Order: sequence, then structure tokens, then C-alpha cells
Amino acid sequence: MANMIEIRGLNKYFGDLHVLKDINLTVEAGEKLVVIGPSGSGKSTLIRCIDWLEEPTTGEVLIDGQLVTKKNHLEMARKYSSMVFQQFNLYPNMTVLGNLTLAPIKLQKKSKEEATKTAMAALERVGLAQKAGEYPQNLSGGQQQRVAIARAMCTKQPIILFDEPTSALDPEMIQEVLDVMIELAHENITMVCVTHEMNFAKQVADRVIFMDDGQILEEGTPEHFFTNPQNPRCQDFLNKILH
Ligand SMILES: Nc1ncnc2c1ncn2[C@@H]1O[C@H](COP(=O)(O)OP(=O)(O)OP(=O)(O)O)[C@@H](O)[C@H]1O
Repeated sequence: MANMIEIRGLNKYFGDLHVLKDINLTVEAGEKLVVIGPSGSGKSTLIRCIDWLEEPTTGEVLIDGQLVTKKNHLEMARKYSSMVFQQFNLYPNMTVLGNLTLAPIKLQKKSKEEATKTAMAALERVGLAQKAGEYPQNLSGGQQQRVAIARAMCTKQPIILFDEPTSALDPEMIQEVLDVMIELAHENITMVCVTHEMNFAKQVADRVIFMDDGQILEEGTPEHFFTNPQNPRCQDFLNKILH
């Protein structure tokens, strides 16, 4: 399988704070990667560096074999990756349908008809076709996040990055969002998910990585990762979160 994402010697500083420490990581095309770790360990920063929402301080990010640079990062992100955020980040003054068709029409130059057709198909898949004309504020958190995922599906980019997509949700809404993500995982897209949902990781991940203090300390298939982690900090973290 070809590498869809390749990260080489990535370091990120915020001022004096060294948040990512020489990260090397490859993600294959179509792979489902789950990133776990304690708060502040650098998980969000790592996935934000993939699409240059954060600019790496040093090191390289390659997407589909092409180096992402200061010059091409917007174009690369537009072509390759969308992000699902913890706080949904829907445009409040646009309907659900407007949120879904905006990027395809404005950035990808799709016709309104085509964008609408794609958007309605995506809404159908997340079970929200009947909400196309609603404004985000009239939806529950779970519904808003399902809209945000549908929005990521509409642009048909090969990579979707998820930054703790269920962390802002009430407990009863978490599963409805996870179900949409589980369904999406059957597709040949590359998914990188920062999450604390270990059952999701077990069910969906091809590989799980554990980060602490800006480093990847453990990685493996869910079978290996959850039953036989070698790194003591990863063992402690799993003990806390699983028991
Ligand atoms: N824009 C920023 N400016 C300054 N410091 C930042 C910025 N973004 C993140 N940090 C700091 O970088 C460190 C890593 O943050 P990051 O959000 O990547 O961690 P995380 O593992 O995703 O944590 P959480 O699970 O709490 O979201 C933290 O100490 C955080 O305070």
C-alpha cells in the first residue's frame, strides 16, 4: 500500500514549549489510525500539523508523496484532507445544506446542482436528510457533529482528520456520532482519529498510537496494543482509562 501521509522528523514549538518531539509516522492510504494519549500530549497538534492548521517548526509532512510547504499547504489541504473538530465548527448563519455545499461550490468549483446532490446523499448517510433546511443552532450536538462529518464527506478528499469528535457531546449522543464514523470506516478513505473512545479504537483502528509528552511511545494493532502494551506510561494510561 502507498503512504498517504508521511511525517519525518516533525518538531513543533509554541514559544519555548516543545510540543512535538521528532515525530516520524506514516499512514497508508485507506488506513484507519487512532491516536490516544493524555491531555496535553500533543495529539491535536500532530493532526493539525498534517493539514498545516499548525505549521511545523521543523521536519517534513508529505501527503500522497508530495511535500507540504508554506506555499502549497492551502491547496494541498483543499485537495487531500478535511478536519472534523471537537466543536463542530459549522457556520451558524447557514443552513445545514449551505454548510455542506459551501466548499464544493466555492473551492472545488462544483455546480450548485451537483453540490446539492452530493450533500443530500451525505445527509442521507448520516440520517439527517430531513434537517437540510435547518440552522445548526436548532440541532442537538450529536446532530451537528453528524452534519460536520457529512460536510467532510462531501468534499471527497481522501483523508479525514478527527480531533476528539465526541469530546464535546453529552454521553447519550456519543454513540450516534461513533456509529457514523464506524460506517465511514468501511470506505477506502484514510482516517486519523484523536479520541478517548477505546471501543471505537478496538472496532475500527488498523493501528493505534499512544502519545505522551510530544512523542509516540507505543503503537500497534488494537489486538497487540490493548492486550500487550510494552511502554509503562502507555500501560498506566490504559489502566486508568479502561478500568
Ligand atoms: N496554539 C497554541 N499556543 C500555545 N500552546 C499551545 C497551542 N496549542 C496547543 N498548545 C499547547 O501544546 C500542548 C499540546 O496540546 P495539544 O492540544 O496538542 O494536546 P492534546 O494531546 O491534543 O490534548 P487534549 O487531549 O487536552 O486536547 C499543550 O501544552 C497545549 O497547551
